[in-house]
Amino acid sequence: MDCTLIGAPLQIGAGQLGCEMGPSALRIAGLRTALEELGHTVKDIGNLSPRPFAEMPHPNKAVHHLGETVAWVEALSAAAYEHSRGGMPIFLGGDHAISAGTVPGLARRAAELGRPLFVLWLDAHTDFHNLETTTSGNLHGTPVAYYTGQAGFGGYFPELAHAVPTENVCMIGIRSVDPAERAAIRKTGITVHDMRVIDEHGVAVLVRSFIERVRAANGLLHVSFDVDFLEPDIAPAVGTTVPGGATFREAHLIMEMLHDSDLVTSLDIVELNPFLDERGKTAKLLVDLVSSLMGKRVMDRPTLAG
Ligand SMILES: NC(=[NH2+])NCCC[C@H](N)C(=O)O
Ligand SMILES: [Mn+2]
Ligand SMILES: [Mn+2]
Repeated sequence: MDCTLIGAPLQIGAGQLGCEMGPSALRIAGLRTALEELGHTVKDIGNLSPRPFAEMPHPNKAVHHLGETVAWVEALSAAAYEHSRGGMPIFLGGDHAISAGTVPGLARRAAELGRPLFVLWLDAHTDFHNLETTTSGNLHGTPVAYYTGQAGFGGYFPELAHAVPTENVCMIGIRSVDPAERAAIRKTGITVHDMRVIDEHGVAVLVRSFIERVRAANGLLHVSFDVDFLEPDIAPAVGTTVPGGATFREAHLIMEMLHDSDLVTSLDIVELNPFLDERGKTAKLLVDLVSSLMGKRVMDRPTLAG
């Protein structure tokens, strides 16, 4: 497969600085070599940068760095469209606000191909605030509401040409939801698998049923991987840790199942804050997880059930 690495060193969407170093850490941890060893062709286009921007005041005084975020959203949306002609774009974040750009760009590509776009959101958080409901003002808490076409972005974020239908979004790993997000998400078709659902059913059945839905619809599948999806002990390099995350094995299993599905067409790796890492441990784990998604496995094939 042809993979394109696209650095998106956006950090002001998060409450703590440091995600700007995320693309570098993923490169230094050996992402390119890992993919090449699996037989993929890798092109690294380097890091994107936004157009010049002016700050944009918003009536919600908590909102910060809106002008800068909007400039990034535009750049990312254009890049996602451009690099999704074939092959696999891998967006190296950057905080999760990058997905307010990547997903709309991919949705535009999907619309052109006449296929629906599905999103698997692996995260502790739903990131379903809009500019009016966010209390932290950290815009990494808003991308899902934006790319699914919810109200509360008009006049600030770019007009959305191709919203992702909420029915096409599946979230796994959720364990921190603000009251306004909970109320808003309830009115949508988004599938929210919180940790309770994982504990009761296991991740395999949840991932399998979503994969089958994507397959039945002949969809394109975008995976958005927030580092805080993982248990903080194994992935400390993130500013928004929440205890009780996905284990090492759960995360690898999801990646392996996604690989076997052959449906994944694009990927975001977000929220890696190398300033908070322990000797590159989180960055290395992320490289291993991307490897599993891209075909690395222990045995040639699973030995029990396929
Ligand atoms: N992408 C993330 N890590 N998002 C965390 C968001 C946390 C919280 N809901 C907020 O809006 O501030
Ligand atoms: Mn997130
Ligand atoms: Mn998160």
